[in-house]
Amino acid sequence: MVDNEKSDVLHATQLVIEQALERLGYGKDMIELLKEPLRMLTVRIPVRMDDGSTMVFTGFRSQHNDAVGPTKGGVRFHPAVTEREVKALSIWMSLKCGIADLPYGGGKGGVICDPRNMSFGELERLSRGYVRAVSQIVGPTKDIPAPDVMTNSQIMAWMMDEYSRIREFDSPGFITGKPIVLGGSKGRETATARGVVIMIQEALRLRNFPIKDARIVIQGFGNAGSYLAKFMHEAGCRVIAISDVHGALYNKDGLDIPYLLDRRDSFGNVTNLFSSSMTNKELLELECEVLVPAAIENQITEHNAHAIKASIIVEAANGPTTLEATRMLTDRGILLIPDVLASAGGVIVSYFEWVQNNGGYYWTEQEVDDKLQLMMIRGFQNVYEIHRTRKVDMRLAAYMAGVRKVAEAVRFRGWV
Ligand SMILES: NC(=O)C1=CN([C@@H]2O[C@H](COP(=O)(O)OP(=O)(O)OC[C@H]3O[C@@H](n4cnc5c(N)ncnc54)[C@H](O)[C@@H]3O)[C@@H](O)[C@H]2O)C=CC1
Ligand SMILES: O=C(O)CCC(=O)C(=O)O
Repeated sequence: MVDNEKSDVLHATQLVIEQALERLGYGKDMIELLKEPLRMLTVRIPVRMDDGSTMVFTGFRSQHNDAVGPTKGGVRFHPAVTEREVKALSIWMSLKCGIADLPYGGGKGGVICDPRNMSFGELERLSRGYVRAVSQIVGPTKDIPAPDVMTNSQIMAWMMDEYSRIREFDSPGFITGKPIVLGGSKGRETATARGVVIMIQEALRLRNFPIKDARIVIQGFGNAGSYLAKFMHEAGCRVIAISDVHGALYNKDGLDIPYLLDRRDSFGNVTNLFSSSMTNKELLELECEVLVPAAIENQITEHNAHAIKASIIVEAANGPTTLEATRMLTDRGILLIPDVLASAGGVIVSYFEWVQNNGGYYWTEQEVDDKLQLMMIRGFQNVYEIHRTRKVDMRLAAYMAGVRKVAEAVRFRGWV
């Protein structure tokens, strides 16, 4: 296998989907159906830029499988988005929804762009253009978008507004992660990080390690990473290192997280304000109890897995660890809580938002957090039990837990 094939997230996902379905007793027909999305729409989005020129952006919406229910998943704005990545991300959404037992299949979207170099007006026109381009295949009962890398509640608001214009009625349940005044759910902004905190607590409990003594290292200081740093700091842990795309900050006694949160920008950049104390590569190799990759894919690979010193890795990011690295870490006894379980908090509270939009009745933040806690712990116990009884690594266990519901729904519908 060549190196870029190893880091091809779709290829890696397909390998584990195949293993999971085989272990569950399904045959080639089911594997053939579930290893690719049912639908993949590629769109071209012309956007009038502030200087009067027009730029044409490429976007995607992938719908992995809708046997269980409407598809669900975020939209990513990033220069490195690819069709294969979006396909893999949509498969991972099916697995997350399966593990959390949500009535959804997986979907995901992406646009190749760099919001850091775009004005507010250009971003609004791109967000609206994306919705116009995919409007035929999305909707509150078809496919429900949400935020992901470099998209946020403002972008969700523009997208909802555009969709409401196209469909000529107010459609709050078309998208989640909205501002609260537009029907957003309390607790959605912090949900991914809250879910990760619950996974860290469960993992430390398994390892009999007191949470207050834990040293935490977090790669990425955006929505997932920064709230996680805040919550772990508030829980009394030492967050000894954080990073963003520019570099990493380290202090063995614990960083001043409230100060860093105050200085970060809306894209999760903060280290550029300081002389970075280390690189992202060095951060991953720090001695600590819990390492949380919360940025992008393929950060822990066969090239650095041997150097990881954390005893627990909790994947807040989608796809941060390659399959070979998963094997190496598992062999070394490192407890890995895989992305499709660890980062499910976001979609769980998105589901709560959709339920609240459909019912027109809104919950308190405490209600949201309590329900999230129950679902995350149930997911963890289910995956851990499969890992223990079937003697498979945590990633394969999570895939088995996640794909089972989709496969059963496909069977009942008679598709395979
Ligand atoms: N926002 C959400 O609700 C959810 C996010 N996730 C996943 O969590 C990860 C992070 O997402 P968000 O926090 O929403 O994104 P974000 O756009 O808010 O923040 C991303 C952070 O990662 C940093 N980063 C980017 N490239 C990097 C690199 N090469 N090295 C180190 N840091 C880098 C950025 O500087 C920023 O601090 C992604 O994998 C995303 O798919 C998963 C579930 C839900
Ligand atoms: O909130 C959602 O619906 C999806 C979140 C997401 O894109 C993810 O978990 O990767």
